[in-house]
Amino acid sequence: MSLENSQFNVSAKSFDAEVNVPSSKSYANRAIILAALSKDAITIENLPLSHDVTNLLNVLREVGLRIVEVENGIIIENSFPECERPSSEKIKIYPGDGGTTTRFLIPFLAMGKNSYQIEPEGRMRERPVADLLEVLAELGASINQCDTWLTIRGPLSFQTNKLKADASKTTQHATALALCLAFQNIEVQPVDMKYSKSYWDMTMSLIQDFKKGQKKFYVPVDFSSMSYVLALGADRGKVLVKNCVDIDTFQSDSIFVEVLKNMGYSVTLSDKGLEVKSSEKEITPINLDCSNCPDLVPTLAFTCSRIDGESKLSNLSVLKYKESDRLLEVQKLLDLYSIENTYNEKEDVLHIKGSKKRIDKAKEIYPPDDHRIVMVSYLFLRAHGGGVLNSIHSVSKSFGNFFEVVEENE
Ligand SMILES: O=C(O)C1=C[C@@H](OP(=O)(O)O)[C@@H](O)[C@H](O)C1
Ligand SMILES: C=C(OP(=O)(O)O)C(=O)O
Repeated sequence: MSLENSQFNVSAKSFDAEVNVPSSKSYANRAIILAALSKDAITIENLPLSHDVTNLLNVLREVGLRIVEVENGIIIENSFPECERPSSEKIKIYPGDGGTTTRFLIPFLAMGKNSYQIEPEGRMRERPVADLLEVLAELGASINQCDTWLTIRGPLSFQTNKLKADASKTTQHATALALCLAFQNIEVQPVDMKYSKSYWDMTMSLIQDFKKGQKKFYVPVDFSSMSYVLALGADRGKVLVKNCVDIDTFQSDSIFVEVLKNMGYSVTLSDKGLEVKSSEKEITPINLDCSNCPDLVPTLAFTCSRIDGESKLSNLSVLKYKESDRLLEVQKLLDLYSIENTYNEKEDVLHIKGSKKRIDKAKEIYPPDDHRIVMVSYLFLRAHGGGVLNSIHSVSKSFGNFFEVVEENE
């Protein structure tokens, strides 16, 4: 199904499906960077249907990595910077709009000697990156802002085996440095890490696996992508996610499983998969600190909007640094469906007064180019009177077959 410039007609039907969801782009991109720096040939299986991942692989091929497709995965055979072909010209790099893709590539390319002109797309051009560039400049990288974003040229040199990275706006700077310097035995310390700590733990765990000599990696199922189908199952019937047989605690968004259970939905995890069903029981509102799971907030807001009572979601200020200002976009959706909501900026808490009532009037939604806002807009349309969804190409960032899965046309 081509998603380019197209719209999707969403109907307000129930959902009773057995599905598979994509694997984790966060895990995949970490494993790919480490594999591209490792002297050993590394196999990575079960890659997700995600543009953030295909963009990263395309850039790595461009800079000399030999990446062979094998059944259910890839082998990265050689390593960077040894594979770099000396060039007197600037080499243009197109990482797309991914935070991990772009931020991981910046220190990665600075490990080499060529000059790279990095040209990300969309909101990635505005998202925070200065703290990462500052560390790299101190390590000797030559960095220049240019019309098309920035150019970077290594190599890096190290006077110390410990580095600090500001993590107040994103953990991806610390992760990018830790991954790229893993084989130099440089310890990276995130400073002021208020959000997304589990992503940092995932980084540390993968680096340890590489250092222990592991040569084959299997990308686990993605709990962020899964949240949309679980929310749909809870609201509109039931769902069995066949490729989820355990909970990956390195993925902060896996907390959604516990949240749904605590709210009163029927949740069963077995070797057949993870099943979530609507419940006749009274469903309880939530009061959740979202600092560790920012990507889950749009789905949580939808789920809270669909039940009677007031929920509170706190520690959301980091949402403005994502592919759109997600707090603003979530509030727009709540307003569109007349769901009472207020954001207390001082306390950084969003109050949502949900209601089981359905609005049976079809609407048209024009979300920004942000996969999570597009997917959650789909949920709102389907829960109410259906309608038309725009910007649907954005789902390719993390969940390429989203529409096939939620429409049960897999
Ligand atoms: O490291 C990662 O894979 C990610 C970290 C989080 O970002 P921040 O660290 O910017 O909060 C998360 O929102 C993003 O989707 C993926
Ligand atoms: C914020 C996200 O990703 P990234 O930061 O890698 O662009 C996301 O997937 O929601």
